[in-house]
Amino acid sequence: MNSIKAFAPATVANVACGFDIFGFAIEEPGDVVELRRRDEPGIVITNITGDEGRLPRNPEKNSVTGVMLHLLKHLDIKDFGYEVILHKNMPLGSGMGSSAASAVAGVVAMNELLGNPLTRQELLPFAMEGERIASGSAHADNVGPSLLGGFVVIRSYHPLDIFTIPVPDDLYCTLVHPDIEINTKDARYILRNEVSLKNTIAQMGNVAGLVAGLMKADYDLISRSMVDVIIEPVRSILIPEFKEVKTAAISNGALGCSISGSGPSMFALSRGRDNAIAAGQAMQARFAEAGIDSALHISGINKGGAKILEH
Ligand SMILES: Nc1ncnc2c1ncn2[C@@H]1O[C@H](COP(=O)(O)OP(=O)(O)O)[C@@H](O)[C@H]1O
Ligand SMILES: N[C@@H](CCOP(=O)(O)O)C(=O)O
Repeated sequence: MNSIKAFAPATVANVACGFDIFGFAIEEPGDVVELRRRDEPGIVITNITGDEGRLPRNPEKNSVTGVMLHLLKHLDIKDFGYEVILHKNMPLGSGMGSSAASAVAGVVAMNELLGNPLTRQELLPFAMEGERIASGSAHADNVGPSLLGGFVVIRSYHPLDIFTIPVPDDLYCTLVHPDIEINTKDARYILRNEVSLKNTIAQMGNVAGLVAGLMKADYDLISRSMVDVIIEPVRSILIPEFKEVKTAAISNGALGCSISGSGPSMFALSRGRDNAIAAGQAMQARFAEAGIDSALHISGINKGGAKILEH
């Protein structure tokens, strides 16, 4: 086998109350990586489509190849060289796990080309290094679900303890990306380091409620638990019309609505596809009233995560 094509989906991280510990993947969009062996040693990025020339071509600085370098070093593989083409199918600084999708597609493609020496779970720390390259923080709430699929919970980072929980089949995600850019690095920098006991108690209740609501398919509990008293109040000031868009989603049938990842995308969860579409159209209309273009994605929860497209 000398060439591989892999796909890794966009993700919604945090899911309201679960900063750095909750995330799920959606079906589309996702990044696609083509990886080929070549005779000369080293990794080269030969082409990137869809980035308008903005992403680093230096393999150490791009999340798609940075993770491959970590994996090759770990496996002590020096015999071959590799060329990489990245099809960037989502905007940068989107809150849709853009850097993570590239990292996951990269690490999954390289592992497949090498005959799958590592399991998906074992690839996770390598994919997390892609997030360190992109934002300076190796969080797992985008790469985890993009790699594994499903609704992911990160119980602990040290040691890494990550698992997926079942979600109701009729749960749909609305993801609206307004035409604005926010870098995760900046959106992390503005967060406070101290959290009050009152807010910690409220957040813990919602985290427990959301996990239980998803596992029991209790839509009212899911709805009551999609509340973030710690991160959303700080970050929402970066998103124009945040309050109005959130209200539009909830008053048009969504169970809840919050920031996707570090923004500017906003997501909502709904019972049934029709409610997800109605919420999305209302969210877009509210952004449009403020003169902001947006893109809408409606999806169930992607249970499979990254996949190989071609050998
Ligand atoms: N393959 C990649 N895809 C997207 N962003 C990348 C990639 N490689 C490096 N980056 C850098 O990561 C940053 C975007 O990532 P991030 O701020 O986490 O946004 P997002 O929320 O869309 O993942 C940009 O500075 C970008 O240059
Ligand atoms: N938990 C992270 C998630 C960042 O997601 P992204 O899609 O904006 O990269 C954070 O909130 O900083």
